Amino acid sequence: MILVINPGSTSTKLAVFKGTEKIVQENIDHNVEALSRFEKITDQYAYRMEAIMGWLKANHIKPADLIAVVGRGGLLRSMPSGTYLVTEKMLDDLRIGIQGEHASNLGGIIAHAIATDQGIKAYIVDPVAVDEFEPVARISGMPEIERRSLVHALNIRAIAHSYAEDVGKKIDDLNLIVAHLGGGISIAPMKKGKIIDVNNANEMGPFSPERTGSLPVGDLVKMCFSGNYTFSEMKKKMRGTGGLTGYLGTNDARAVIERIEQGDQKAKLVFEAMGYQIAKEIGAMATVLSGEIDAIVMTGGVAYSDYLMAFIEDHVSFIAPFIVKPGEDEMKALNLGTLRVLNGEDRLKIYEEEVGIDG
Ligand SMILES: Nc1ncnc2c1ncn2[C@@H]1O[C@H](COP(=O)(O)OP(=O)(O)OP(=O)(O)O)[C@@H](O)[C@H]1O
Ligand SMILES: CCCC(=O)O
Repeated sequence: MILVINPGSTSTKLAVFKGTEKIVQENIDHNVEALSRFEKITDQYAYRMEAIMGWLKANHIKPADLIAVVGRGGLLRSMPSGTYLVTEKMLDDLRIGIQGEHASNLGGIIAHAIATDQGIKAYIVDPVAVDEFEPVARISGMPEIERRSLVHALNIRAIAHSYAEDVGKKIDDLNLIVAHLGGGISIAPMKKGKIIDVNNANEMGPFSPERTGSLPVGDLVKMCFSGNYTFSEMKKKMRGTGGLTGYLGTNDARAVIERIEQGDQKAKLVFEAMGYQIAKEIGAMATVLSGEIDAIVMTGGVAYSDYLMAFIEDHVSFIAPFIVKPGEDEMKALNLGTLRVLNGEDRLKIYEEEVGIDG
């Protein structure tokens, strides 16, 4: 059995798989007050560990029956995609939050502790720090600022594998544009399995249910220096209350669709504008692949919207076949990434070697 651990900001998702079969999955909600006692994310280690061990016991899962533990990888150094062994240097980087504090930093740390107790191995799969940019993609236009790869890599690669399986190929044989449409939006050109560019959902590309994406830069600079907003207020506007939330007061695409069905013209305009920006970004990423594209694959929660999918398909189907695989299943993706290395289908990666640091 494989134990999958996915720590989020207010909950820890847990699942146990036997091969590809999900035996049990649960989302353990943590008391927000209890979490707020901890200054740093890593200070929550003992608290979350106790909850996880209690959950295993309650579900009659013996740690001794596990063959591997996989955790959601965190904000590590920029790294190639794949499944990684949790190593000492990776643990150091997760503990200090080398690219920032994030609940998922605890995934590898907790997985490693449980695995070590059982004499088995711990893994992480495709963290948001996956960076396979070609050099030209890093140039922003201002020498002080570099374009950075932060990406919904876990779901994007899982969906690419799933599409490849559907057509009897490997992701290394395909050129795809995969669009993850969740709370944030990542549009990724995948060249023979590598994510060679992406918009960076926190800062660029289309607006999303709760983020602004790219903005007219002159007006943004003026707003920042207007004296009306603090740094953290502006950050929140970009990453929490932007996009659909800013215009319509909700980050729930289903609520927006209901409003459109009731004749709300503003909701229609804004929702279609999101589709328009997504289509434009897909068009831009088609040029990254020089037009040699096997399929455009749409995924994430918002891809459940037939209305939006039809709108986008209308704009981009001239580029390549348009495929919709809605939703996401991070727990399944983490398990499959682990199985791929255990079955010898993928090479197990070592963090120190891949990011070029001494072990
Ligand atoms: N059936 C549906 N039709 C339309 N939109 C939907 C549907 N189900 C979920 N969504 C929308 O999907 C969005 C959330 O997607 P998802 O769950 O993939 O993102 P997340 O995990 O919250 O964020 P992220 O992917 O950025 O980490 C919300 O706007 C939600 O309203
Ligand atoms: C930046 C992409 C990852 C995320 O928003 O979780």
